[in-house]
Parts: sequence; structure tokens; C-alpha cells
Amino acid sequence: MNAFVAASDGKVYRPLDRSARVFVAGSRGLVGSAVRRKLARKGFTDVVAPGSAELDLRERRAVFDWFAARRPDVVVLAAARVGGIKANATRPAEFLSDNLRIQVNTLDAALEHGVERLLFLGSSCIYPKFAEQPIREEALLTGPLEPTNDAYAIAKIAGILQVQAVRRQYGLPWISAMPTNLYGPGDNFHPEHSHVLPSLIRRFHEAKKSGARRVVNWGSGTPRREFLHTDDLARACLHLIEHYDADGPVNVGTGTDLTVRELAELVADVAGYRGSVEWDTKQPDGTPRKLLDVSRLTMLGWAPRIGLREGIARTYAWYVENLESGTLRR
Ligand SMILES: NC(=O)C1=CN([C@@H]2O[C@H](COP(=O)(O)OP(=O)(O)OC[C@H]3O[C@@H](n4cnc5c(N)ncnc54)[C@H](OP(=O)(O)O)[C@@H]3O)[C@@H](O)[C@H]2O)C=CC1
Ligand SMILES: C[C@H]1O[C@H](OP(=O)(O)OP(=O)(O)OC[C@H]2O[C@@H](n3cnc4c(=O)[nH]c(N)nc43)[C@H](O)[C@@H]2O)[C@@H](O)[C@@H](O)C1=O
Repeated sequence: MNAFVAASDGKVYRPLDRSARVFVAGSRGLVGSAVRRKLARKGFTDVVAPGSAELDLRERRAVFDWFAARRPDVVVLAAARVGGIKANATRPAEFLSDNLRIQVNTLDAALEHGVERLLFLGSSCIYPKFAEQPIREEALLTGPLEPTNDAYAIAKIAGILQVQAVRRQYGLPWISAMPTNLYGPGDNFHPEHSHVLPSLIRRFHEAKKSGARRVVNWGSGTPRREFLHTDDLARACLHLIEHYDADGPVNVGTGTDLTVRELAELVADVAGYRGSVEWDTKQPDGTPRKLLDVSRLTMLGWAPRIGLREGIARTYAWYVENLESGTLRR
């Protein structure tokens, strides 16, 4: 299943057998659900995807038993305790402990059961708060972290190092990807705990429906962020598993960013909200900018396809449809 093939453009291509058993950890989340959709479209026939109620990855014994029983060939580790700036800042103990346990248990069990192909998902918040922009993968561990998400970032950095350690000690071709801020169908639209883009979609939709004349967002609106649709991310995950085999993490993003204020204007426009937009500067801004340098991924022949306005419009339509049918995540 793991033969190396030199593609016509000279790049190394390591195709996955479409009948390989793929374990998508976190398959009901924003990223995991997109990866599942992508695997189905690509013709994978044996995808195993337990939710946390069936398999709590913090429970070491349960994880080892599950791997022994199901013996996956490939693992995409997209399970994590995830949240926006406020969730990270107010619950650092859980963000550190849960994520360390989820990762260590899954990676240890994958090693014990000889999983040969594995992709670990980190996040752009692993890089120093004041990293040079755009941020290259080499910036890892070169400066202090952003305090609102340092606990989460430390857990994710430990995951990257564990993947590298397994590669060095056991020679397995495991890899790590570092996505920028993500959005898409299946996101968490919680008013306090979610990320900025789903928060804005919900807030502007509710304001339009109620006829509110003003909306108040968090922070100053001046931080810059980069956004990638999860259908693009899922494509990048498969592309990396099949085309990348090296120690260093790979940034996944679009290579362009905008201010949170510009993002709010875009979401308001898509949602059809015409009132005023104000900013609560008592709320945290977080890191001032985290634009990823995506040249490593670009060199591998991948590029994003979904523009930001189009992606927001598709996600907004998905939100309204699922709000009306009562099928949003709790
Ligand atoms: N969203 C973003 O903007 C970004 C996300 N990422 C990374 O992508 C990955 C996925 O994030 P995302 O999809 O957004 O997060 P979500 O919150 O949407 O999904 C997280 C998933 O993890 C699962 N999970 C959480 N705790 C456990 C547990 N104890 N045992 C088993 N499963 C668990 C959840 O399962 P269940 O639903 O069954 O409870 C859920 O399916 C993470 O590693 C994150 O760091 C990186 C950059 C940005
Ligand atoms: C993906 C990444 O996500 C987190 O980092 P973040 O990018 O700072 O996260 P965020 O999406 O929550 O906020 C982005 C910006 O937007 C502003 N903002 C305005 N109004 C709302 C608002 O209503 N909600 C939120 N959440 N933010 C808002 C907010 O003040 C901030 O300036 C990490 O903790 C970490 O989890 C991580 O890896």
C-alpha cells in the first residue's frame, strides 16, 4: 500500500490504497467531517469514525483496546478540544490536559499497532505571538506565545514533537499540518466559545432577523486573520498524506489575510445586515497577525480553491438551513 511513486512532475507520490482502513479522529467536528466527505468522494471504502461518546480519546485503556480491535491502516488526528479566543483564555487547564491526553493516547496506540500513515493537525497558534510575517514553519519555538492560547499551543507543539520523535526513532512516515483559522459547514456557532467567523455569522443573522440597529463585536477589529474553508483543508490533508514525507510541519492556508473589521463587513454584507457595527475593546484582541507562509505546501502542488466571500456565503446558507431544521451542533 505504501509504495513510493515518482509522479510525472518528478514529485514523490505515495498513493493510499482506497480500501485502506482510515480512522478519522474527531470525525463529527468541523475538520473531521470535511475529511470524511473528501475521503468518500475519493472512493475510500473503509472509514472508521467513532464520536467521543463511543471512544473518549482521553481514556488510554479504551484507546489501546479500540486500536487492537479495529486496526486502522491510516489515522487522521483531527480530534481536539477546540474553541475561540475566549474559550482558550478561560479554560486553559482543559485545553492543555485534554489535548495532551487525546494526542499522546492516539499517537502511542497508533505506534503500538503499527499505523504506518498518520497526519496530526496542529494550528497556526503554535507560532510565536510576534513571529515575522508571513510565518514560516521554521519560526516554531523561536519566541514567546500569545497568552490567550498558550496552553493549547503548548499541547499542539508537544504533538508535533511526538510525531517527529516517532519518525526519528521508528522511521514511520508520520506528518503534521498546521492550518490557519478555519470555517465551513459543521462549525461550532456558540455565541461565546466559538471562533470569530461562525460567531459573526450567528450575530449578524440574529441582528438581521430581530431588526437590531447595532451589533457589538469583540476587541478592536484591528487584528489580522487568514481564513481557509474546510473543504480546501480536507483536500490539503489528503494531498499531504500522499505527497509529503518529512520531519517539519506544513502550513496550510491561503496566503492572504484581512482585518477582523473587514471580515465583519464581509459577513454583514453576506447576511444582509445593514445596521451599525461597533467594537468592545474590553474584549481580547489576541495575536495581532498570523499570516502563514504557505510556500512549502504550494511547492507540493496544492492551492486553495474557495474564495473567502464564496466560502462565507456557502457557510451562511448552511447555517441558516441547519438552524431552521434544528440540526446545528450544541
Ligand atoms: N477550527 C479552527 O479554526 C482550527 C482547527 N484546527 C485543528 O483542527 C482540528 C479539528 O478542529 P475542529 O474540527 O475545528 O474542532 P471541532 O470542535 O469542530 O471538532 C473537534 C472534534 O474532536 C472530537 N473530540 C473532542 N474531544 C474528544 C475526546 N476526548 N475524545 C474523542 N474525540 C474528541 C469531537 O468529537 P465529538 O463531536 O464526538 O464530541 C469533535 O469531533 C484540531 O486539531 C484543531 O486544533 C487548527 C487550526 C484552526
Ligand atoms: C484558530 C485559532 O483560534 C484562536 O485564536 P484567534 O484567531 O485569536 O481566535 P478567534 O477566532 O476566537 O478570534 C479572532 C479575532 O476575532 C475577534 N472577534 C471579534 N468578534 C468576535 C467574536 O464574536 N467571537 C470571537 N471568537 N472572536 C471575535 C477576536 O477578539 C480576535 O481578535 C485560538 O485561541 C486557537 O484556538 C486557534 O488555533
